[in-house]
Amino acid sequence: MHNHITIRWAGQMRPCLEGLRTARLGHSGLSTQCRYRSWAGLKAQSSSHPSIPKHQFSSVLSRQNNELPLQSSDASAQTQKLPPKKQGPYRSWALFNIAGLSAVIIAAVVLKSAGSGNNDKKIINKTSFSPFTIVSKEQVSPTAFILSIRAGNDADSSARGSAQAFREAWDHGLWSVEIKQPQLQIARHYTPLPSLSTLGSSSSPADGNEDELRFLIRRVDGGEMSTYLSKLRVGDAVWLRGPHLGFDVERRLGDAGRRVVFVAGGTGIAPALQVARRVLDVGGEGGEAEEKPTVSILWANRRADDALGRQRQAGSTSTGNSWWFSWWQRGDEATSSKITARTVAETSFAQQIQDLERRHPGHFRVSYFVDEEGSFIGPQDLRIGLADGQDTSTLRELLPPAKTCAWHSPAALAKLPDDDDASRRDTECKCGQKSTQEASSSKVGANLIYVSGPDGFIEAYAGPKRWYAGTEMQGPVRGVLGRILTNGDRAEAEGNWLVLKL
Ligand SMILES: Cc1cc2nc3c(=O)[nH]c(=O)nc-3n(C[C@H](O)[C@H](O)[C@H](O)COP(=O)(O)OP(=O)(O)OC[C@H]3O[C@@H](n4cnc5c(N)ncnc54)[C@H](O)[C@@H]3O)c2cc1C
Repeated sequence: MHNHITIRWAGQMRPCLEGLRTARLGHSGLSTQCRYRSWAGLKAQSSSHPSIPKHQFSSVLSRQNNELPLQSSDASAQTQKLPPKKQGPYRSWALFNIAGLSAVIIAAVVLKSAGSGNNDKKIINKTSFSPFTIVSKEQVSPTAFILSIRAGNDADSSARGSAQAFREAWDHGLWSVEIKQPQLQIARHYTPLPSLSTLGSSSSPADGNEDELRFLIRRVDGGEMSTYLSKLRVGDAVWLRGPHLGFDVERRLGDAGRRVVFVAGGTGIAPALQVARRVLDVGGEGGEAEEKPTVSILWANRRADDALGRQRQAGSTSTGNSWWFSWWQRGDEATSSKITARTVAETSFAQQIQDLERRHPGHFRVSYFVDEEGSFIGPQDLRIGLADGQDTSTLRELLPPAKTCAWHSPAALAKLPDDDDASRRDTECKCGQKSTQEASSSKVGANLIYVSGPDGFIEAYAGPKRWYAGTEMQGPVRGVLGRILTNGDRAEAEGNWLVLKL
């Protein structure tokens, strides 16, 4: 989950927004060097391509004004050079009016197009950054906070436009946006958390403020962007670009996929909640409860304070407030009274996890692993996670996919250049084409394992992504999961698991 834009500055060059626009950061360690153009360069370009050559323009004028046919009775009429004709007051007045009118029309057209351009830019889009405002900031651990931002007020057309873009992204399921640091001109991806509007209700999310986004962000030591974001206050502006759509969870599960396992490190939990929302709240609507897929999250954090939503052991005397909370609260009174914080157990993020567990019993589970407590996600934990306490023989029910199926074949997935499944919407699933008998009698699909976290975390569990001809591919599955899934004796190896690296 690492990305990087490098902007190089030279002489009096302006920050290169164009480079930022064209750079698709992707979910990778891609480092994009900005292409820039100086204002001087632009000037030189325009003056070297005048629309009407100057010499032609002046000769046309001189012909009109100075060379007139002779107005005489002389039969041998000929042209001769005359002194410039004096213009009467009426003609000057008419010319003056025409010029004035033209100026007004041109100004109106320019203003109108500038106005609509500005409005368009305010609506979130993939090419330019649009302004949003921070509406709340909640510290949830010593290093992590939840930032909520909004596009504008409801009457604002830009807010409605952004809300529409977000609705489509939520409908897709897995997505992110880029946020930029305006001074350094760098941008990083962040994953919106599902809305809190469903807390305590069993209905599917009909998001309250649809132009509002929430992010779980961790301040990384020495991290340019996360440190910048951690210093922002309620009311400050942030600049967003996107949405960038990711893997299509519904399509990859198909009719037959029944399990989603998330191996998440730190803030890598955010996409897990997006997928849980898509699969359980939206996809599960109206279906039989037992037909709903299970979403099992194995969540690793370095510190206990970051294991949000973990239930305290029975008999624990802890109030849920750790040392950092009282320390942070004291500091906060002095700095910003607008940041809201509750106990560790009461953070909105913890409540969101507990709410999912309550609403989807047996279908949503988070298992916590904390480095400082000596618990790490090991091969055995992964096997249990893949089985999710159920009979592993059900995994064998899935049809093996066609080797070339872009949606369900691990071999095809390894060669995919990015995770934007929306861009391959028209690609057909080839699994059903293997044999008409199989196709008519069986459902097709895959069980999904997402691995989401910093680059090192992804490499350890699923192997690195691969670069080929300047493009980053998913690459084959290696690491701990590679070893488990290639062990042909085990049911999980036959369960048609697709490993998706985020
Ligand atoms: C699709 C996508 C979605 C993302 N969603 C989120 C999100 O919802 N919340 C969130 O907080 N981050 C998210 N990230 C990560 C985010 O984009 C940044 O990489 C992160 O905030 C660090 O950026 P930075 O500029 O502060 O650090 P940098 O200046 O880029 O890095 C500073 C140092 O920290 C290391 N580092 C970078 N990221 C991490 C990390 N996560 N853990 C440990 N060390 C790290 C780097 O290797 C480097 O040594 C996402 C990334 C991707 C690709």
